[in-house]
Amino acid sequence: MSRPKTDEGENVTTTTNTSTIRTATTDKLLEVRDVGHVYGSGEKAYRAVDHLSFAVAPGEMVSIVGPSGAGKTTLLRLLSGLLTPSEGEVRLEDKVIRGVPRGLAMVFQDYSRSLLPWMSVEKNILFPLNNSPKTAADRRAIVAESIEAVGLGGHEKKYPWQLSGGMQQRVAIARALAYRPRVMLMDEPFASVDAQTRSDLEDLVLAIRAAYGMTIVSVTHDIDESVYLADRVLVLSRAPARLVADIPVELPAPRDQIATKENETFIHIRSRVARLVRSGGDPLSEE
Ligand SMILES: Nc1ncnc2c1ncn2[C@@H]1O[C@H](COP(=O)(O)OP(=O)(O)OP(=O)(O)O)[C@@H](O)[C@H]1O
Repeated sequence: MSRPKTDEGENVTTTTNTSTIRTATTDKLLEVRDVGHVYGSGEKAYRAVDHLSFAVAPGEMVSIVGPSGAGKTTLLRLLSGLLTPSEGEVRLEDKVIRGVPRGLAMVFQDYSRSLLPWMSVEKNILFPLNNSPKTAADRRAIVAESIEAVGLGGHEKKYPWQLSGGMQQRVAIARALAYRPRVMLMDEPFASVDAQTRSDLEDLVLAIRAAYGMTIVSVTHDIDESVYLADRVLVLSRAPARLVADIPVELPAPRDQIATKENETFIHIRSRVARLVRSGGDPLSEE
């Protein structure tokens, strides 16, 4: 759901009554301000992230790519509040994140460890909701809706070990969705499933995003996926991670696994991202 921009560089949102609301391009739901991170101290100090700044607007889908070991997971941990940056700050809705804030949900690569094996599909989704929404009936309704949204209707009473890997990752996505997060963070979410399931899950994320207007930040090693899913691809350098490119992806919606990947713009962006990642983020690779 990238917003069209005016010549003046403003984002434009059109409301249902045809009036137009103009918001500045500084429409920041999540903001990374000059963030650096160093693991350890003294001689063992290791700088994983360096002077990183970017923002994510409401409803945007942003992919983050970079060479292996660049610091992508570190960045996601900083965004989620699991790690406190050594320098700079991360803001969600203009509030500095200290610890894991309400309003963020994470989907991890390893679904087998993120689901509770002794709980059914519906209980896995219900459990983290605690008392929000307030009534049990509302919580049950939101769980049922989320299960339908990920295409798992009829599997509510099953246990994770009775489901395929792709279905388990659908449960993890439903759990994040039920929470109605302000931002969904995904760390290599489809790296552990086969190619066909991966494509299906990518399309599921696009469908959910279209239906719920979700803001999503996804870290991936898969360059095709980074471009296919996103409104913007952020490319990180070799460690310590710096931002080397912020590439808008202007491709028609809805995206399609075959037609989108045949599109010349897609091919061009994918090649550009691949060159940057292979070179470790050397801008000269673009020449
Ligand atoms: N807890 C830690 N203590 C010390 N160093 C760490 C820690 N976690 C990560 N690192 C180091 O920080 C660097 C970045 O790691 P990170 O896992 O963020 O990279 P990544 O881009 O996600 O890697 P990959 O592409 O392999 O998934 C690596 O050199 C890693 O060894």
